[in-house]
Amino acid sequence: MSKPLLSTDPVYQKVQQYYDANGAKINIKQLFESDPKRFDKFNLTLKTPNDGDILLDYSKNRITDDVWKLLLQLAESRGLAKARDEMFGGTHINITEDRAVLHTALRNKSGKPVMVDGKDVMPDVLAVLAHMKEFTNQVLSGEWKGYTGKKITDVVNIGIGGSDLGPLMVTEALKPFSKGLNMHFVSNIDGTHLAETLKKISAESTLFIIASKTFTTQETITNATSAKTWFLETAKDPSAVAKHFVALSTNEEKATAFGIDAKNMFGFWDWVGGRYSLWSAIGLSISLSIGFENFEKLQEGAYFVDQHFQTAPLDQNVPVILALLGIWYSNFYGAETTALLPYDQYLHRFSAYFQQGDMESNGKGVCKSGKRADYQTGPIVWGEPGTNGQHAFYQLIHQGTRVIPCDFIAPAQTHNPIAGGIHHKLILANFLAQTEALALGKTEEQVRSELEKAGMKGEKLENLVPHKVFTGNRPTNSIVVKKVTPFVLGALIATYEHKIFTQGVIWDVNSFDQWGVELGKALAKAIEGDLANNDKVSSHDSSTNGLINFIKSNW
Ligand SMILES: O=P(O)(O)OC[C@H]1O[C@H](O)[C@H](O)[C@@H](O)[C@@H]1O
Repeated sequence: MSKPLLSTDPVYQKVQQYYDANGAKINIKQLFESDPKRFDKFNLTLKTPNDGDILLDYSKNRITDDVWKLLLQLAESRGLAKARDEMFGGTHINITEDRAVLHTALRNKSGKPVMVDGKDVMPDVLAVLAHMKEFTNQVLSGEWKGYTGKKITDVVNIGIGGSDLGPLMVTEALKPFSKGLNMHFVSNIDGTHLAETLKKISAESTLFIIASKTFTTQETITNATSAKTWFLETAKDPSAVAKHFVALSTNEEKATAFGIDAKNMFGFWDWVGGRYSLWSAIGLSISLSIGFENFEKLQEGAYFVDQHFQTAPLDQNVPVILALLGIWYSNFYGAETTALLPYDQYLHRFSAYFQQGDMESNGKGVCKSGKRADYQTGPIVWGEPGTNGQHAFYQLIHQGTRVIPCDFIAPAQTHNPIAGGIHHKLILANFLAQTEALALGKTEEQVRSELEKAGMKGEKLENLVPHKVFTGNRPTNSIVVKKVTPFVLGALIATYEHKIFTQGVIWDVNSFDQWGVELGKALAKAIEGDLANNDKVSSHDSSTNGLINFIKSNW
């Protein structure tokens, strides 16, 4: 039975009425003034078994008890608990591709079966993990040798989208756990990406990982083919390829056709979405970078949050809380974007990773029912690590005309306490100051008195005052972890995955297909033909013709 449009849901309408009557009046500063214990009410701690607590402070939001009650009711009215159980239970919730969605099975540490279409998938999942472990240990110990007998020193992951962003983000985030291999990632079809990487490596000691769920992605196949050609220019002997190329894919046939030995393939399944695949064989580069044990810890962290998401009441459920806050701002306050701002240099690709995770999942204008959504769905996700962002785009977050809900993520401890820990103290001070400034702002009176104290007066003072006012009331969440470890990172990633899932359920979009990337791919194929010669083109619209013809007259 298809779900009614969100906008027709009586609870949604109640939230709308509440917003219309009160939304403009809700002020974070006043909420803190009227309730000195507000933090106690709107924070939640997850106690990990060995990696410290994870704190979510969501008190600096435009929410009251009434708003919160209504939003929780909305989650219930949209059938969140049932939808969640269907996902974990292997129902084909990806309806347009008729597939189950089971990245959670990849990190299922319960020892219990996970059934898809009547079959327990766990034996296959565990077999691939065992293969990854064996291979990782062989490479890291030096037992796996290149064609001239040298140890592997460099790994090049060739993949794009979900077959690149996750492994890249995680290997960067967990660099302190590196076992010593040099990791490289080639994704862009632009030959520069591969060419620049090839300059840094030697064929004799490099392992190429061809990561592609479908093994048909143009960028990856083109980069992999060029990498193989480059490799064979040195190695000469095609049998050497087996020592230097492995494939991660659901498409064994195509990987074999590419020339990868069956024993050098690591499989996964169509119920693993590309942007949710770092837990699968796609995580091989992660495992090689940080060791299989740490890869398992990453999975355990995600499993920890899977259990939390499945069992915690909605009002105590971190992914649900984050999701509902996002809905509040997107659908009622008209926020168009949301920023992910990690105050940790190692997490510098975190927002890029969740740009795909969120925007490819919930960037849909049509509901599962087939009806067009007459409300906002997935937000634009963006961000850079602190404090770099502060010196670039925070101006707009503080004083611009838009509401930009921000998630700040910070570790209490750093992996690099250099200079007596001063750097870390400063980054933490900046994180804390930003959320405080965004919430509380700076009033006209404060600005005026500051300027007066500095000796300014008259027209000059009056002209300057409005420019120095901070309206405040800008919502933020703060997630503070003890330290970014594999377990903690796994937990953070799963938290955002389930946040995205929850929002998809409320909006009733299929968070697990990505038809929106297809049209451009198909047109690129057609245009590839147009670029095969120097003839003038007139078969497209005049803009596309003009661009093609300009390129042709300049190449
Ligand atoms: O892993 P692959 O099959 O090569 O796919 C790589 C990427 O390409 C596609 O365009 C999809 O939009 C992504 O979801 C996917 O992650």
